[in-house]
Amino acid sequence: MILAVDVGNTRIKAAVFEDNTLLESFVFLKTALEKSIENILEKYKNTTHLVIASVSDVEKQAFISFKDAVNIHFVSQTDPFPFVNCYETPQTLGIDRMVLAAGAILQYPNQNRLVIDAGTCVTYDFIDENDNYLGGAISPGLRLRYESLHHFTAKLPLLTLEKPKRFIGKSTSESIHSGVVNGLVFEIEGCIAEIKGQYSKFIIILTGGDSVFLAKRLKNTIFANSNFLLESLNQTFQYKIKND
Ligand SMILES: Nc1ncnc2c1ncn2[C@@H]1O[C@H](COP(=O)(O)OP(=O)(O)O)[C@@H](O)[C@H]1O
Ligand SMILES: CC(C)(COP(=O)(O)O)[C@@H](O)C(=O)NCCC(=O)O
Ligand SMILES: [K+]
Repeated sequence: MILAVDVGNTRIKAAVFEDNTLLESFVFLKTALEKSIENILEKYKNTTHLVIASVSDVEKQAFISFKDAVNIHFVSQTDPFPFVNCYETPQTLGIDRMVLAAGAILQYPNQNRLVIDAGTCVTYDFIDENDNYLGGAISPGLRLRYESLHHFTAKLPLLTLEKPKRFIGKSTSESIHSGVVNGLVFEIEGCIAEIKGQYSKFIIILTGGDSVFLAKRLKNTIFANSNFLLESLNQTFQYKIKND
């Protein structure tokens, strides 16, 4: 069994896999990292490997207490990945985006793919049918948009995510919900339209903490899967074992 751990900038997501089957998934905060992993390993005693991808400031050291119980692998740029990396600064590419690209290739072979991860940030990653990782885009995620409107102004309240009542906001809060939610929906649809101008066919995978909320509001056919990064992490590790 493998315990895959995705350390994002907001939350930590983890899942236990038996081969390609996800047995259970978990979400927790950085402050609960050690205790949560300990509980999972206690419940799934047959776990042999802990596979971690981190884009946060959580370092290898945070997992050191588990080193006698399981093999620990921190996914890094030096691992084998199933794509040609065409990013001009490959050394600065987020490890989460590399794992997503690998997962897109391994789960959806021989086709163009757009992966959208709506987390703290929204990341867009495009991998063509010849398995070239071409790059993409980074923009603020939903919660970050609400927080920055509040943080950088004197008068705007901090709101939490809500579906807009109507497009033309009739109050400060309606205007904020409309701007934040519709703004991101238009951005995603605009990005998809832009890529459609360049590639006639591609699949779209939507993941991240806001994927379910956003999928309901998008016109395009999209594979929304909140566990896509964890599944990809498991597959990237299997790929490493086969190709190292
Ligand atoms: N309990 C929660 N705490 C924080 N964010 C949440 C929660 N539930 C849903 N979200 C949404 O999830 C998004 C963060 O997604 P997530 O995939 O966890 O980010 P990351 O991978 O960057 O840590 C936020 O924009 C927020 O709207
Ligand atoms: C863009 C990100 C902050 C997204 O992180 P997340 O929203 O998943 O927490 C992360 O992929 C990252 O730190 N990337 C490095 C820059 C790059 O990918 O070019
Ligand atoms: K993201």
